[in-house]
Amino acid sequence: MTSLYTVRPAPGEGLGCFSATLIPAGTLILSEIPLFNVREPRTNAAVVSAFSKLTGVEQEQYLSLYAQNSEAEGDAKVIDIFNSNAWQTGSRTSICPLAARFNHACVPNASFTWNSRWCRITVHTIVEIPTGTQITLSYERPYQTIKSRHEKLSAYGFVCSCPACGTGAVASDIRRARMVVLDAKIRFERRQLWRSPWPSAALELIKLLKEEGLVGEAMGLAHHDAAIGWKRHGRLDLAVKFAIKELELCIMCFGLDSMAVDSSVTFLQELKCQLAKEVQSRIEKQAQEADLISQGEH
Ligand SMILES: C[S@@+](CC[C@H](N)C(=O)[O-])C[C@H]1O[C@@H](n2cnc3c(N)ncnc32)[C@H](O)[C@@H]1O
Repeated sequence: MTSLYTVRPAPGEGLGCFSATLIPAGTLILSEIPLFNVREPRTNAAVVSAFSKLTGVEQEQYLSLYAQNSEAEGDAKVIDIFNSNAWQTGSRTSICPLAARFNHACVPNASFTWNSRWCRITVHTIVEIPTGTQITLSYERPYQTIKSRHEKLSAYGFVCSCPACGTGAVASDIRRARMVVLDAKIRFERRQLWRSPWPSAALELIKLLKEEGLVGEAMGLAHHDAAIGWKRHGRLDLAVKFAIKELELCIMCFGLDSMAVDSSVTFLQELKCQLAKEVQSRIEKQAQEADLISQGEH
């Protein structure tokens, strides 16, 4: 699996992961069991204690990971490495030495997830990646402005210079600020019980995500929200269409054998079932009306 990419220096970013071949979208490029994890909210003492229980070889592997302060030693170094490399894995935060080599981009070309069924992290590509391209993950939620993202990323000790932060920053920031508003609007509308108008916020969000090149998990969620919106609007046919796209995106980001895909399949099946019932009742109603008309004619 690791032959799909190699780890080598990435200018100005330390080490990074680069594709060794053309990798199609939706390819599983890494599946890794964490070296260790700590429960959240974590303490430095818990990190140091978990580290002390590793074998000598594991400790060496851990200590070879990137540290922001290259002069740090002892417990300070252990904590620095943890803060620079750990990933959220369900209710815990884990160190996965292979996954720890992926650098950040605000428009990533791969997706990281915790597969609770396998008890492993997985990384899937979310676009086709040409040979020799750096494979990146997003360390941050997408619905944030540059200012907010940079504040969060400063904890890792770098300033992001990806296209969304550099050359395309102005247009990107306008889109992301609008995404924040739309996301809040969608969450608010979800709590309303009355029949809603068409899901304009979710549809606009999908359009902006496309323009921004964010084709991973966020795009899947936006399609889920659009499907819910169409259902509440009484258009089950369109709800099914958006739920099918949500499922495709889930498979691409999380892999077939994942809880997220199971939930997405169940959601789609429920919608299809409701649509079938609705169509059936329309057919029956039409047949009754036709009966009445023909009775009137005789
Ligand atoms: C999880 S490690 C990633 C692998 C790391 N580059 C290495 O050499 O092992 C996180 C660190 O990588 C660097 N990094 C990640 N993404 C970056 C980016 N977009 N620009 C500059 N540095 C980045 C930062 O130093 C960050 O603290």
